[in-house]
Amino acid sequence: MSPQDRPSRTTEAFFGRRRGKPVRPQQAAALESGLDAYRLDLTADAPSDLRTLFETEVSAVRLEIGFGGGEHLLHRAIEAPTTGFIGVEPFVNGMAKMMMAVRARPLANLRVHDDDATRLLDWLPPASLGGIDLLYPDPWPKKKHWKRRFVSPVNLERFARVLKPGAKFRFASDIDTYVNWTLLHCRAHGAFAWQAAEAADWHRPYEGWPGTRYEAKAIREGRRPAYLTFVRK
Ligand SMILES: C[S@@+](CC[C@H](N)C(=O)[O-])C[C@H]1O[C@@H](n2cnc3c(N)ncnc32)[C@H](O)[C@@H]1O
Repeated sequence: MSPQDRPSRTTEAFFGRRRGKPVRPQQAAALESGLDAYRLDLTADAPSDLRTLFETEVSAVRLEIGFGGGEHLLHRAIEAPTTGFIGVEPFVNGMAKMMMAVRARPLANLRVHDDDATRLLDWLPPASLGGIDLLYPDPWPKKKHWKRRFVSPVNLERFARVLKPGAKFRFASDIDTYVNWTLLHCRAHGAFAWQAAEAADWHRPYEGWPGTRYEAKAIREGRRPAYLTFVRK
């Protein structure tokens, strides 16, 4: 897709909260220095090879959208030091938590974006990512709000543009209507093949899965997570 064909920013809005509790002074300091070190500059053109964004040599680049407090992102970045990770989280308190963690344990294979993920997706070069994780996106359970969900035809087109052929899009949710919604939208889009050999695959966590904060809450409240994996054709 050429830049002029990309979905227009004027047609969409960010619906989530940006702030919760006040950020404590120590977190504010970590946020400021962390964003200086890890934040991507979207005012400059994206490099044609995303691997050059990282301080260390990486063989592939993966994206996590809406990382919350960063527990999963941190786990994956530590587990795979030769993979570059871009994490996106517009919620200030979540980003502050992540920046506290990387202050204690710096990561040369991490970069972040603290705004709407659609901006980052439109900045990335085509076929540049080795994977996208969308883990427990805001569920918008009421039918009148379904159109606010991150999975949509326009965002799947963004995913299809930036994923390399064979790369995975992983989607986890505890909200049945969102799981069905995602299956239907991916099927309708046509660029994604759902990878589930048998019904049980749907409820089997991903390899090395550390869980997420939101997932723990969902399980405590009696909801059953689903883990979908789609492959970019
Ligand atoms: C329900 S929380 C889940 C957080 C985390 N993935 C977890 O499982 O604990 C959804 C997160 O997505 C973020 N989010 C919502 N809309 C977003 C957008 N357009 N771009 C990036 N992140 C977004 C929210 O700020 C929130 O932190």
